[in-house]
Amino acid sequence: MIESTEFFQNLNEHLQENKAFVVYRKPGANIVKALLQNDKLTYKVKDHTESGFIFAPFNAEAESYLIPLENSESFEFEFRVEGSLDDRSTDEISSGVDFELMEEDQKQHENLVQNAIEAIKDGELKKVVLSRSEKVELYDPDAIRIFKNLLNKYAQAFVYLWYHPKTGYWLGATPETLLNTERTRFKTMALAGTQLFKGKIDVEWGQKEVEEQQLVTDYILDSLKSIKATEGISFSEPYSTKAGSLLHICTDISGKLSSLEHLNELIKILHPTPAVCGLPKHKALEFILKNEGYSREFYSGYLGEMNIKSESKRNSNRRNQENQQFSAISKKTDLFVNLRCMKLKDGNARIFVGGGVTTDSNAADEWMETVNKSQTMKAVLVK
Ligand SMILES: C=C(O[C@@H]1C=C(C(=O)O)C=C[C@H]1O)C(=O)O
Repeated sequence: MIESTEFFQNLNEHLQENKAFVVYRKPGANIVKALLQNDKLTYKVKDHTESGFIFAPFNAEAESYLIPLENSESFEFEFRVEGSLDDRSTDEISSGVDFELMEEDQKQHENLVQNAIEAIKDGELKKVVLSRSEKVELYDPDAIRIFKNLLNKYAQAFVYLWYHPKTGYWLGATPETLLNTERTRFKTMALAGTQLFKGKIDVEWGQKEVEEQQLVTDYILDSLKSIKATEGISFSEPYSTKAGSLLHICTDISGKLSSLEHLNELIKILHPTPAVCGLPKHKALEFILKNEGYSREFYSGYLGEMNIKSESKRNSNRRNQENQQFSAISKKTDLFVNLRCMKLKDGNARIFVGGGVTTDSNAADEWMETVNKSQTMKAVLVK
């Protein structure tokens, strides 16, 4: 374990060499981890048997990047949170906004949503998640400073700073787990439905939000049960969960894989879920690619540790054996959906935001939902 100041100095030197790296902290953890790639090669993921940190785009057909464990140096350090950033200061960001451009964006997004509502009413689709991106000029484009703001502000999110010469800088604070596995046990979640947090977590949800989240749960459960690779699937009651200044509905889902060899199959089933794409999956994807009018790139893709070996001490409880300790090597995977994220480029941040559209959606409300979601990133761009 090293000191955080020492680590950030190392990272600055690494940056000068234009080599890939990732720094991240898992939800609720106080240890920050990092992988700094040793060489300048580009590593891609073939079948999810690789070990390292994966950065995968929304488009499941496109390339996923990897920082391999064996070609990088690992660091861990404790980051002492310096008190929460003040939400009021996001006004400083809004003061630089061109309101005519905003109006254009609003019209465009509301039209997109309206077209989707009509397609849903025509029976083509059940749900589609529609997104947009928003450019914000940075008063200070220092990615490390922004990352420290993320660490300070979002203790319960998966926060990260990723850099690769092929993808550029990405940062985010996502509330959504795609998949976590330890040995053959796995966990995932169905997360959907959004409202502003107004001081209490235990809130009432409207019918639109309850139904749209249930669609995600049902889809994940049905797909997991439909493959031979899984068994013993169970799930929680839906509950409200806080993500920055927002609330969502979440259902925890868990089960067992018949063997770790099925990790690839499981990821392919889960990504993209109807939380970021829609239902039926292929129709929704077609609608998104045809109508969104921009490329999501890595937004609503996934990222995280893949096949990381960890050693755990376990007690053998067999009666006729001595109660001895033995070490067991297991492999862990911790993947998150890349939401509440942005890309830094040429002194600007491009923030990506979206929301689920169903037959009960209202275009103006969907616009406001994306405005509210954009605050998660805007809040860390302040001085
Ligand atoms: C698509 C996003 O979020 C997803 C969509 C949600 C919704 O439609 O209510 C809620 C949480 C996420 O699953 C986003 O943050 O951009």
